[in-house]
Amino acid sequence: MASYLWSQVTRACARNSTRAVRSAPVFSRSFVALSRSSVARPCSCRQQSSLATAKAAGGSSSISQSQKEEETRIPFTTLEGKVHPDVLRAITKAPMLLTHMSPVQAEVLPLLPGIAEPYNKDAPQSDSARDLLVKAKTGTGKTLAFLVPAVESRIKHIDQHAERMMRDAGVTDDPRLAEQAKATFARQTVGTLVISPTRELANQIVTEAIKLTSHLKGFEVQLLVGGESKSNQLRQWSRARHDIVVATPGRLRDLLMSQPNLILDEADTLLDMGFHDDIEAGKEHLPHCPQRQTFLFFHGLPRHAFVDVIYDISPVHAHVPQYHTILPSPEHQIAHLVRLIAHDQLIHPHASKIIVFFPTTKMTQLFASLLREASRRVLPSSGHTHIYELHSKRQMAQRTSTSDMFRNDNSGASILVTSDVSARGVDYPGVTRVIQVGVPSSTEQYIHRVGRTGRAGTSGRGDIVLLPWEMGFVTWQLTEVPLKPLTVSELTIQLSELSSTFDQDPASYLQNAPPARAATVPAPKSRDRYNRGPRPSPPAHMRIQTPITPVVESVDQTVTEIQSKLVEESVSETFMSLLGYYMGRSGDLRISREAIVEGCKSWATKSCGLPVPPYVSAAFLQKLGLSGMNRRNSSMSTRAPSKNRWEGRGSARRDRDREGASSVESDFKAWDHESGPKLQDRPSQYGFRAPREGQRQGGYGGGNREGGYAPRSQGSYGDRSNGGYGNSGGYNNPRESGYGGGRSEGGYRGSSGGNGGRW
Ligand SMILES: Nc1ncnc2c1ncn2[C@@H]1O[C@H](COP(=O)(O)OP(=O)(O)OP(=O)(O)O)[C@@H](O)[C@H]1O
Repeated sequence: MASYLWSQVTRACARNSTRAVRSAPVFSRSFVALSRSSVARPCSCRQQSSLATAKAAGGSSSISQSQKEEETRIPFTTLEGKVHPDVLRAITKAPMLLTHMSPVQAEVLPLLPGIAEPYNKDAPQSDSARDLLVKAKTGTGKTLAFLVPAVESRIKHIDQHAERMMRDAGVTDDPRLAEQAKATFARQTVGTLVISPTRELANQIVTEAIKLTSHLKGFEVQLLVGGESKSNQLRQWSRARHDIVVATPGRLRDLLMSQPNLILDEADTLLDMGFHDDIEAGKEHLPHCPQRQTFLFFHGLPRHAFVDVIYDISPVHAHVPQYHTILPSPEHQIAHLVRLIAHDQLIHPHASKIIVFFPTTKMTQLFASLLREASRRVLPSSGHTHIYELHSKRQMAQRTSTSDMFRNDNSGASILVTSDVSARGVDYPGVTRVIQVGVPSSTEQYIHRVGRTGRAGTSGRGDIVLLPWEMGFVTWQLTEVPLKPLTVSELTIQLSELSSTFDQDPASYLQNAPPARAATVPAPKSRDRYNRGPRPSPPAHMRIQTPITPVVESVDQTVTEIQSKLVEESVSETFMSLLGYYMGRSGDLRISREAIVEGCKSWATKSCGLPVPPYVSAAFLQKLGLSGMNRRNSSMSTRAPSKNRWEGRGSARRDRDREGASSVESDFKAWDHESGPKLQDRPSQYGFRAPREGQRQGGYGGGNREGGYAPRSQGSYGDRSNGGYGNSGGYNNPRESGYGGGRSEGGYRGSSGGNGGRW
């Protein structure tokens, strides 16, 4: 059975692709080493960039140049005779309706049918390379580029097996025997295994694969991801065909353990993204090369470029303008984020679709609630803004439906508030802006996140918003990325200019704005009680508040009011999650761990309005390797708080702590970065005070109605019980200096958008 396992097609969005590629023994084998000139390439990325520039310039000569380039794109119809007619039908007619190949597809697909031929040890070409290493930017159609060869190969293997069976039986034409042989082979063997880093991406690949194979009788695509019932998946596995299997590494490992007759091998050569153990576990089950073909599709910065459709040095799309803001103080964080969203809603009044990324799940939860509250009051599209929340604390079904709903949301004002579960590979068409708040886990992750906008040649924009002490990420990690600075005051001015232009003549403003996106497939009905969209939304002229100027001018005041409704414990939990997340990043940011603690404290007080910074036990500091900090820094004193300060407050967590859990343990429970320990699922109004009894809960996504919060009692934070936090005191008077100044002077004058070239 092992010998039938055709291929392992892996989307290796490796955390450190360069290292993965260099160290991978798989590269000692002969890959299909395509130089750029070895494949017909009528449309290159260089051409694409110039097309983008031409469109931006808008000149007539540029247009004729664009038309010329358009004519050189390869139509899918050139694949006639090279791919199965049913596959081509799915691509060019329903359900995909595609006409021309993207650059990466134009490099890979002309390799058919050769690249999909079954391995034949007796044939002279058996020594030639059969594997692919493909480098292409985000959103350029890699999924189809690897799925088409995968499907073609499966078809050929099944046919070849049937022919062999008939030959062995001594018959030349026996349709019944052929069909039987095909069915048995298809059930007993795996065609292609696609390993995906996230469930969201796995789901998306499955959707694409189902579309591609929709006309192929009996062809099946299987999804194996965590979060779904393992026993159901295994039952399904044993019943169904395995033409294409899309899996996340953890669930794949489970399957391999329970399927001893499935033979896999050398999977470790493909991935180096934190799943090493899972891949190792399946190592002995993969067949050896050359029976197994390996396609490695990636996007990052590796230097091995065999099929390379990235012709410029920049790792990101040139047509996606990117801005960074180093906030002068954490106080500006929420307001600046709100302004960026408002800015996008005014630039794209018919089509605003924003993704906001946060470093930890807790912060995602907190800001989702915060933005729900803010959206009703200070965003141009006010309560008509659809806000979706996606992170690892949500159940898989919820995540899937949220993801589907956002993908299909054409309301013209939607925001996905998410952690990194949405960063890689997930395709949300029409995203007008990606905003990153805080430091991503790596440069590559930054690029993946930005890659959610400007996809398929459309326009887009990226913004990253950093606190003063986080600026090292821009200085030291994003050196290759063409970032422009954007100051808080510049954005404020731009927003006020946009709103006054709008107020002067809303009708002509809306008429001149970019049009709404074409409707996509209607979203499935959702049972997600926190994400009830997409709901019908009024058109922009009814949705956008008029006059808008006083609304956007009240951002600071509204944010202050919203801050006062935040629950201290939620802010503290988020603070702890940030501490856990940032501690490992001090090297990248080139700041001390002490500065990170101080930075997180000042975030809690200034960005979230806590009267004093959250308490961190001495034991937790010790865990973070900061045992000497208390002695060195008076503001970190672990002096026990007076009994009164903590009296009269409590929660399940503190009660539990009182019952014996150590303070360190409880501290670590709050560390909830995607890879960290999991906390219980929370309702989406996380972070806000619950409405008083009898007060109606309203608003979209479980948000509370204005006025539905109990006012924060003065000084209540300091009064919390110190139940399980050890016997030492909290921090006071956080240090406010020493983080360096902002580096965001001048430079930015343009508006968002950017003109993307098409393929
Ligand atoms: N030839 C084509 N013409 C038009 N649209 C296409 C074509 N191929 C793919 N697309 C669309 O482009 C979008 C991006 O494709 P895909 O998700 O495969 O990109 P990707 O390169 O895998 O991105 P990422 O690196 O982020 O995973 C999808 O919406 C897809 O349907």
